[in-house]
Amino acid sequence: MPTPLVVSEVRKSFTMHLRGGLVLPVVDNVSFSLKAGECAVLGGPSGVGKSSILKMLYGNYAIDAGQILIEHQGRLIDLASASPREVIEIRRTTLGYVSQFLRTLPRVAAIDVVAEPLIARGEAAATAHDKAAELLGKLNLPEALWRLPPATFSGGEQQRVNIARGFITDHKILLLDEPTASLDAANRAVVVDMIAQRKKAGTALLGIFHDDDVRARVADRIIDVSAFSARKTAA
Ligand SMILES: Nc1ncnc2c1ncn2[C@@H]1O[C@H](COP(=O)(O)OP(=O)(O)OP(=O)(O)O)[C@@H](O)[C@H]1O
Repeated sequence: MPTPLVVSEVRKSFTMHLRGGLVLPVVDNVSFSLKAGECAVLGGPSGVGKSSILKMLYGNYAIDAGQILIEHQGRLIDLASASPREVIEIRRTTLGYVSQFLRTLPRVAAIDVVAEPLIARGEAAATAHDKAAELLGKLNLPEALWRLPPATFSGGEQQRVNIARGFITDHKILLLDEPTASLDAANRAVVVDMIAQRKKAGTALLGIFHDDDVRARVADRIIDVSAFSARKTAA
């Protein structure tokens, strides 16, 4: 079974420059790997570092030590030491991320927000728009909204645009930060189904799900982030 993501002995602390350089250790010795076709879920209490780990794995947060090895086009690349250009390329083709909140751009229609990652991979605009429409339909976003910019959409509508954008490409690794938090039961079930389909297609998924029911339905295993808590050793 291919292992597209290996996290090895990662350490992260935050330095509060406006607080006299106060250092807040968060996680230490984070080590796990992710296999193709599985969905692992980060578990542990609030504030333990789950979102921080996802942000490190996407390259949004720098790390203090360790390696984040990503299989990218047949090569293993350490995201922690990759150049910004390599990080952009890895995100374009290998590593996807559904953040908790959609970042909207003024005047960009929902359907274009969704289609954009596929067009960036070289897909024809018409094909990308067809796929975007299919996903927005599946996620029950009213068609009247597709041509509008999502800035004024409800929380759940924005979240569905974000999910469609994250799922439109066939990235081999997909990070999910509470993708169902603002959704009703019917749309949560759609997302659970979309995750199951991606598992079958061989995607490696890593997510945070606070909803017990969703977590039980998608998780092949739970990675307990408390085991990596830097505070228990720093205290
Ligand atoms: N940018 C930041 N600067 C400083 N501290 C941060 C930053 N991001 C997170 N933290 C701190 O790191 C710790 C872990 O936060 P994180 O959001 O990763 O936890 P979590 O497990 O995802 O929590 P929750 O389940 O409540 O979302 C918290 O104590 C938080 O205050």
